[in-house]
Amino acid sequence: MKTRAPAGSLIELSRAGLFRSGRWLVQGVDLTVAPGEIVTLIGPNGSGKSTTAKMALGIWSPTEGTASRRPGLKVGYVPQKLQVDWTLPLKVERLMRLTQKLSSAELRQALERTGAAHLLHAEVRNLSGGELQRVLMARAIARKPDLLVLDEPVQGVDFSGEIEIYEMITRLRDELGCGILMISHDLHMVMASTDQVICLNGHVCCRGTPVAVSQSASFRELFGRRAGLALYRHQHDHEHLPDGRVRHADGSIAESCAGEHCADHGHDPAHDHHHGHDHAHDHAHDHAHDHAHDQAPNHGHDHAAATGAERRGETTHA
Ligand SMILES: Nc1ncnc2c1ncn2[C@@H]1O[C@H](COP(=O)(O)OP(=O)(O)OP(=O)(O)O)[C@@H](O)[C@H]1O
Repeated sequence: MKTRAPAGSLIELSRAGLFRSGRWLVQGVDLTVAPGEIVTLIGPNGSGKSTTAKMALGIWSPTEGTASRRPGLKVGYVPQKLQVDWTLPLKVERLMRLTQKLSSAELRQALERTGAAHLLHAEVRNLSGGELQRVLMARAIARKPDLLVLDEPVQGVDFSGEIEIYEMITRLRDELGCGILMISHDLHMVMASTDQVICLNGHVCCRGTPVAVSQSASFRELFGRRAGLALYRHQHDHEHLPDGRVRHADGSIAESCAGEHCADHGHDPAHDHHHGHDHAHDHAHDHAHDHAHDQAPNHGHDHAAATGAERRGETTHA
């Protein structure tokens, strides 16, 4: 397995797959994260997002394909869950320093960057979902990582808090110049500034580049704070069965994803997708449906947001 990422990128997976307990957890994943780039992994439960991130970070070695990282890569990680027993006294200041040495200036600056400076002396067990995310984010960025890995960054955060956290992620990327690998189990909205969205379903189902709508003055004027978000919606044309086989929309069963239904191919606008699930659940519709339609009034296929990538023909499906 090679360990050195190609020039310019922080991490790279090439046709990476992991075989565990008698089956492939994920296969054929190509992924790179460059400095200043935000890559988001989406997909249903068990689709291989965490497995992919673990291969990218070197926690697990791919069974097939390769994983590589830039030598000396500094990674900041925000875990999916942090459970603090309510009987355990733990102040934010101490949590920040649990696994890293920080000067007072580093500590303060990190909390300021995530809007959590006022929580320095707060008890972790008393924090709200949004406050905890900000503190965990501050902890991850305190040593100025080259790569920030965020696992479900808006879990336990309400809708307006979600928008603030997505905006904060973009800002941190801009200020620190780090690459960001973000994981979401059911991401119905993706920041317009996300450079690449990779949808997993045991393999790379499709990938796209949502346009940086926030750069468009007229769009911002029209949609205000919502301009920072784009709806990324599509459906899968097949389902992975617990025994590793694949059931297609027409009911046919295949041994693996290698067939024509699943083959990794470039996006063809004329390609007819008959998909079976939809990342845009009710929440997305409640809050972003109008936006998606206004944003892409004449958009005819499954991705609701009219992304620059799509206009450039960069979105690919598999
Ligand atoms: N160490 C392991 N050994 C065997 N199977 C595993 C192991 N870790 C994960 N799996 C299985 O691999 C599949 C992919 O898991 P993974 O955690 O990557 O999915 P995910 O997309 O991150 O899911 P979620 O959205 O639920 O967090 C799941 O079916 C899971 O049960």
